[in-house]
Amino acid sequence: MLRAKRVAINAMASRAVALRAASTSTQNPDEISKFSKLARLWWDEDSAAFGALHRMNQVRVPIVVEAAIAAEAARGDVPTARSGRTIRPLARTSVLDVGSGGGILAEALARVGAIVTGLDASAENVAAASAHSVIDPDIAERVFYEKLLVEDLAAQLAGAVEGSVAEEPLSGAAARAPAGGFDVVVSSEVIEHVNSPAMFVAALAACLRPGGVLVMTTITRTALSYAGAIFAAEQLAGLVPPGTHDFAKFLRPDELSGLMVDAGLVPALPEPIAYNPITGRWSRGGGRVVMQYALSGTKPLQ
Ligand SMILES: C[S@@+](CC[C@H](N)C(=O)[O-])C[C@H]1O[C@@H](n2cnc3c(N)ncnc32)[C@H](O)[C@@H]1O
Ligand SMILES: [Mg+2]
Repeated sequence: MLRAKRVAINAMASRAVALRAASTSTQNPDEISKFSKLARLWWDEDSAAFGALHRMNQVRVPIVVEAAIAAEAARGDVPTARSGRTIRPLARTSVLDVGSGGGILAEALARVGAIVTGLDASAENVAAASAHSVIDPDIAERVFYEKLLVEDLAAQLAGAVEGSVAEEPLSGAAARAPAGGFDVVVSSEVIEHVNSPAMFVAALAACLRPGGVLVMTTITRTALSYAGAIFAAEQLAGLVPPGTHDFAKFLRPDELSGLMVDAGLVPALPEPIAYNPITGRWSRGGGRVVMQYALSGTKPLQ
């Protein structure tokens, strides 16, 4: 069973492992310490640091649910028992949330039924997320967090790559990974904070099952996203703390699509998402990506 799991994930993981050899890790220590210092604010829905992320669940939960159901339907993998799927559309769906922070998205996905494994590079964030997850017994059993980099999870799942790792029992997130990989991998508002986005996307893809879907959200790199995400949000309105974002690290949708293709995924079209700081509402669509977007990519069945 363990061996079967490792072999199934092997091919994509070996690509992530190869990229890992070229660059040390996806972790940018300055970024991690920035988020660690804010860890006590994760569940303050009115905080400048995380208020907009809380409200972002308005659009990203439906985006993830729709992508997960579309991938499931494309696999011809429609569960026989649909009972409860109306209020729990992600029931029986395994989700890996990479860069899960305080668990704002992870908890919302667990609330609609998903079994969520959250990874974050910051121990403080993992502690904040774990502490909060036990408050609501409805979700407590369906969320689990670990301080772990996604490339390290991919390597653990691949285990047998080059025969270097013995058959020791898997633990933590690796033990929770279903044989063959997760149904859904999400990483929301994280890639703009990592080192080596190519390695990051390859490792995310390596943790997916064949026919599974990766859903990401991030900020594009345009004059308008500079004006909105950095000048207005950081300097003018104080919506997020100054220094939250580094414009040069933003990826345009075509660039992120390219990284997904390189990682062996089939990307969908980007979906624009937008935040209105006056109403506190997020919206989807609108044709053109101006500031932020969601992008999903499916792992081929073969
Ligand atoms: C803007 S927060 C987003 C948190 C969460 N995804 C959400 O939307 O509520 C970015 C998170 O990514 C984490 N992070 C940054 N770089 C990372 C990396 N290379 N690997 C894992 N987590 C990382 C940070 O510690 C932080 O918790
Ligand atoms: Mg960000």
